[in-house]
Amino acid sequence: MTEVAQHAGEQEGRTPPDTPKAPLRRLWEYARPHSGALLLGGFLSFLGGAAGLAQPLVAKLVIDALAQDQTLTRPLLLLGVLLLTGALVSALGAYVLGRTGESVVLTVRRQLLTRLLRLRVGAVDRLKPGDLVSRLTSDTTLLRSVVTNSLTNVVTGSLLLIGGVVLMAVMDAILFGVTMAVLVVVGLVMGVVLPRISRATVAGQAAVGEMGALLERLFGAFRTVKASGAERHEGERLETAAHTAWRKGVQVAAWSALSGTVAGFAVNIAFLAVLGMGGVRVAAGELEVSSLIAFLLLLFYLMEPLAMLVQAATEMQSGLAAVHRIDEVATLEREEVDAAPESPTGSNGPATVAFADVTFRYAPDAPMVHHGVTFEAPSGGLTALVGPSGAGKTTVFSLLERFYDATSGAVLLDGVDVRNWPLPALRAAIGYVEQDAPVLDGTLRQNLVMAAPQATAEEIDAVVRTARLEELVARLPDGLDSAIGHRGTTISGGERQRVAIARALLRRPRLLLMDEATSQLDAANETALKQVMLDAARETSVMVVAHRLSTVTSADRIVVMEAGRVRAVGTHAELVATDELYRDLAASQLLTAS
Ligand SMILES: Nc1ncnc2c1ncn2[C@@H]1O[C@H](COP(=O)(O)OP(=O)(O)OP(=O)(O)O)[C@@H](O)[C@H]1O
Repeated sequence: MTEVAQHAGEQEGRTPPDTPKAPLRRLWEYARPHSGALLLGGFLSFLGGAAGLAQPLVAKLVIDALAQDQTLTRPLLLLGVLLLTGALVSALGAYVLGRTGESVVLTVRRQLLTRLLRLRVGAVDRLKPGDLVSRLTSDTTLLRSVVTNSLTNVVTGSLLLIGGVVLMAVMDAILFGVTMAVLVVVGLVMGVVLPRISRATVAGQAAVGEMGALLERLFGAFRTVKASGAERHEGERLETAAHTAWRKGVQVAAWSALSGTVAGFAVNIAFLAVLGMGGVRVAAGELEVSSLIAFLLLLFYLMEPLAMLVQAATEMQSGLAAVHRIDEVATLEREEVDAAPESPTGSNGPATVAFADVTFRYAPDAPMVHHGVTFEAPSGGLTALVGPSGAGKTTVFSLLERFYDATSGAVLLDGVDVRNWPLPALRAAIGYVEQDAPVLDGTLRQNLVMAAPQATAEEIDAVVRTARLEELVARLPDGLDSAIGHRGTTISGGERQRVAIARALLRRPRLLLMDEATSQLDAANETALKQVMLDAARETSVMVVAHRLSTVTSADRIVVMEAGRVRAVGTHAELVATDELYRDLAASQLLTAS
């Protein structure tokens, strides 16, 4: 190990996951950057509501003026101004809150998108993409209604309710006592209902996520599903998930309806009780008629904040369930990509690779895949990795790219432990062509420049020539700007491989990793690919997981792997003479290795 590697301190490239937080606290974290606007919107809504609450008091003035034969102009004018200002202020408040709600959702979506892109490969291995999509779309949409309505409605509803209740207490203690008893009953019912709504929403959203995951599974292998006649079976699984989502949705609807009805019913009871009790007290001369009317009006106006509060509290449960699901993604382990992109060695030439007694398992409870892998690949030339299926060849590449970290031992690039490389610098030094050479939806040009957005036309032409893609470009109707279909379905397997190589080369890698396709390529494609690889090996270091005899015979050195260990290293001629496994693999054209 080099000095740099030995003296390197803390591991780069890994961000410890956020600790999961209580959904309400997390919701507040999302809302906090917008707290000014939320406060303004909430204040305006509150003012609007307060104007409504003041109406019974002004109505009392009107009644008193009538009773005392005084002029009605002032109280009526006051009532009109109150109505108009209340409506205007409420509308403005609703707009400010709605806008802020959208902004909060945008913040959450942006944060989630950045986090998703930075997730560690190991964390994504355990996730279902369809479920992730539903968390980003359906769950964040749920969050919007919570922030736009519930959060502020809970606050304004509570404030108005408290304000109204205080006014009632001031007006008449006995009638206030009757109202409070009814409100306590509402509170108790809500205490029972809300957790049920929360549980049903979590289960319902999980079922929607499951549907997304199943759809992604289905359309990811649509031809296989058709060819296997598996439509019915897949359809049944989707149907089950859809039905679960429906069942949970119905449960939420039932509990919400119950809570709304109880709240309405309770206010009606309070209304009747106050009317009865108040009537008796007016008859006994203990209460003025105007006070009773004002009290009843107050109760009537309190229905709105109470209904608001009940609805907001039930909606809040859905939102908090969504926050919980969003938080599950937000707290997954991420890569740190903000580190300085400079290479720790400052070298620009072809890179060296070394594995020093590397052991590795994909998960703490999974079996060991590498049992002390040790080999070195000097700067430049072609190094082939061969061995039976499952020997751990592709894993060598995953460890070099730092998709995962070695369990023990060290993986070194240019003599520096990959854990001590800033991730952007490490990945900029390496070009990786996966076995299935993924091509993304879009044009050929978009597929090439995704790895190097600043690439010039000359650089693109150069890699097109190196990857022997000129013929394809000439054949496509719009050349480089032709769409090549979802997953590159409109081009051949060999062409996909060469597009992937061209993309990797455009990054000017100091090390090119290539996982050879295991499927048979026609002779022309195979020769073209081999030539591309040899051309690249003249400029940079190339490591290839080889499944073809023609590749290994051209390699400068071959690393033979078996069951997570390096069995032998040498040239084709040396290994044919000394290694039995290699001889067998070579005899079977290495194709049995796939
Ligand atoms: N993401 C993963 N999670 C868990 N186990 C994995 C993962 N990827 C590979 N494995 C396991 O690790 C072992 C080595 O896999 P690897 O892909 O490195 O083998 P390989 O030599 O490249 O095989 P092949 O020639 O078939 O591609 C296999 O047993 C495989 O099942």
